[in-house]
Amino acid sequence: MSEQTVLEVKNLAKLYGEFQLGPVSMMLEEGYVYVIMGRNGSGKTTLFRMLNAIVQPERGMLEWFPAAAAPVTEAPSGQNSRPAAPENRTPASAEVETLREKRRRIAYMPDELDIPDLGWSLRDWRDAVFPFFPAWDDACYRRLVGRYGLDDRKAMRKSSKGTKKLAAFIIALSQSPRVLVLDEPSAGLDPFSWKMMLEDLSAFMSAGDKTILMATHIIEEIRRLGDYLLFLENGKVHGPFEKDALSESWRTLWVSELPASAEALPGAAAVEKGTPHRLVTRSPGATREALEKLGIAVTDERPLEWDELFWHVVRNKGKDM
Ligand SMILES: Nc1ncnc2c1ncn2[C@@H]1O[C@H](COP(=O)(O)OP(=O)(O)OP(=O)(O)O)[C@@H](O)[C@H]1O
Repeated sequence: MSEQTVLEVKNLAKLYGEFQLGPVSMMLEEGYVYVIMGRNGSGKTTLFRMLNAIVQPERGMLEWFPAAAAPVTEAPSGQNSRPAAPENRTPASAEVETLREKRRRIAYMPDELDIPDLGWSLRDWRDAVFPFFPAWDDACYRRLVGRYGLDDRKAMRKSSKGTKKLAAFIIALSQSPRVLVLDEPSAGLDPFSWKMMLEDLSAFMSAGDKTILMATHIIEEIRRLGDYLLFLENGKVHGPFEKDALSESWRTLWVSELPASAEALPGAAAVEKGTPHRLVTRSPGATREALEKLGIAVTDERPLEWDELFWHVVRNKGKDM
């Protein structure tokens, strides 16, 4: 664990009937964007809910900002808890206060927004939320409402999915968090809003002391934002893998002929016959060298697309990465 460790997770597990998430262990460092990829139902939302104290894990521990001053022995308390009255403070309540203080540095944008059916507008939502966040940035709130063209006085109940997502994004960024936890943040957005959201996320990261943990299925978001990738499959987490290193270590090679036992070539992960033949390798140097010895020329070479990489890493269960 370093000074810049933002989140430490050890053996975190949750059981829902037949489905088991975990045990998950991982460490996230400040200043990076961590992208979680996983198929539908692989457990991304469940993991995020545990990280945000909405769902209780069966076992394991998690700790946000573990290097911060006070000792922490339990999962963080809820985001909306009211600060304790000063006269009620005991050593235990001081610890709870530390947990609350840590929670205020994390903004969670869930996949499904559970907006109370109170006829609230975005402005009502803001009014309810900002007193809990001492670092609330109202200039940021107003700027984003204008930038995304929202009417923050309109009742949100009948708003589109995309509009609700934008509203949640504005609330999350206006908290001036150190960490953004985003569950499929751009689902339902139009291409213009999507482009602006990517710009805003890049701007958020530009100071160098912020961190994003996000789940997405969108390859372009992984390509543009991701520093590290985590792959979630059947409740198991593989990674984090440094994105560029991972991309470098896997390659597609095209060859005009295949040796008899192409699957046995060093690094070979998949072989597709065609014109030309296609070889997927997790060790491009070793595969090229072996082909060269056999007198087989590589006619083209390219990185794998992230979705194909995901498939291979999961099949390899994260080994040899
Ligand atoms: N409250 C719950 N009660 C029972 N089972 C649940 C509950 N929440 C999630 N599950 C189950 O846990 C598994 C993982 O669901 P989860 O929503 O975490 O997946 P996901 O990766 O976020 O999926 P998607 O990409 O479709 O959003 C699923 O089998 C789901 O049915």
